[in-house]
Amino acid sequence: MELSGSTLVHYPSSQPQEENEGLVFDSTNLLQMQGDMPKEFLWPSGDLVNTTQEELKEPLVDLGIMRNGDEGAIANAAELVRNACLKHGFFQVVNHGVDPNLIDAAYQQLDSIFKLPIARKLSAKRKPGGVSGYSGAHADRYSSKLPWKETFSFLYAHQSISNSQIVDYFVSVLGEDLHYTGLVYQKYCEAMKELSLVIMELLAISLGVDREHYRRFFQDGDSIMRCNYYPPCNSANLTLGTGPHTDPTSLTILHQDQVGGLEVFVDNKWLAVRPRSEALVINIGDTFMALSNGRYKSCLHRALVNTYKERRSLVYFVCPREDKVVRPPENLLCTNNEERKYPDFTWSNLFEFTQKHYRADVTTLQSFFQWQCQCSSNFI
Ligand SMILES: C=C1C[C@]23C[C@H]1CC[C@H]2[C@]1(C)CCC[C@@](C)(C(=O)O)[C@H]1[C@@H]3C(=O)O
Ligand SMILES: O=C(O)CCC(=O)C(=O)O
Ligand SMILES: [Fe+2]
Repeated sequence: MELSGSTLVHYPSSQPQEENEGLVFDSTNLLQMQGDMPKEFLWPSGDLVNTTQEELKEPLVDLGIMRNGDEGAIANAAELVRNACLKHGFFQVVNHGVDPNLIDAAYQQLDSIFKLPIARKLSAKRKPGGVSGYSGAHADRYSSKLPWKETFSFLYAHQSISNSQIVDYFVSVLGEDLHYTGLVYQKYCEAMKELSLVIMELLAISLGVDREHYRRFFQDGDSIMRCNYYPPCNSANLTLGTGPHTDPTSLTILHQDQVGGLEVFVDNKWLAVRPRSEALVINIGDTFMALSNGRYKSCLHRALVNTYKERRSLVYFVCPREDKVVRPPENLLCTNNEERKYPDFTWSNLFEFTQKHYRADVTTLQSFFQWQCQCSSNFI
């Protein structure tokens, strides 16, 4: 069943994209497109509004304190994180421990992926209902408000018995010549996982729950890694690289290049997140908002494109194991005698909702709960 407000267009998955009447977009023909932009890429003016040139005043949190055990400094960092997450759910971390050479290597491999011939990229095309693989403007999924971007996404199991899951994926879908690319992202995802568990500990401290609680919840998770490539666009003011949305996932660890374009909607204004090459942008997703019983905010954000320069971002979406039941820790509720804000759900069900039934946007979680009620009432 598909919900209104977001029409999914499924081209027959058995047919390669070029055999469908569907649109095929990649950075080469997106760039060659002169004159009027295809109507599929036009976004409503309400999504395009550019209220201010202001920047978000998110805290810069030095994560070195989590390694040197200075409990006073940890308490201070937890307070910075708490204030940001109560308001908009964004903060940046420095001294995060991820090798800058690994981040540079990840960008180099991102460029090599998107420079592949379109036929190679389409041979690794995302399959309907899944997240892994290549996507050109999501043109196989949606028929309007197409994002001006190409993406390449893949899963990363935190506790895989194999230490080559990412290498194996790259070689299987793109061939042996992408073996090194797989190695780089294998190392990148391992680093992201370790960092995510440190941040989970800081989030637990900031919420006053057992500091191991979220670490335990996510240690056997199945996260999503996504490479975003945003070509320059002649009509950049009429489209978006990524439309307004909250991340349905738990925690997002994003590195953006120096071009800029990530914006967060706070106090009725779109505020720019300043690119900092030495930092990683962290934001709360819908699932962690539920795990905090709604205290921490999963905030609306978007990515602009521009007329003069490509933009790239490396995005790691932290997710629990799919069958984990999402519910806030007991002591979060009983300390303030709080009512539950959201019903129990599994990440598997929310993930499937975003991949098969609904385009994640500004009301994903509410639409998901409505959908679950409708589904269950259909079976009564
Ligand atoms: C679970 C996910 C769905 C999306 C990738 C991850 C987390 C963010 C989601 C997304 C980026 C939100 C905006 C819409 C979307 C379709 C996109 O522009 O890519 C979303 C991703 C997706 O469904 O592929
Ligand atoms: O590329 C960016 O800066 C943001 C992308 C994003 O929000 C996403 O992929 O969920
Ligand atoms: Fe996002």
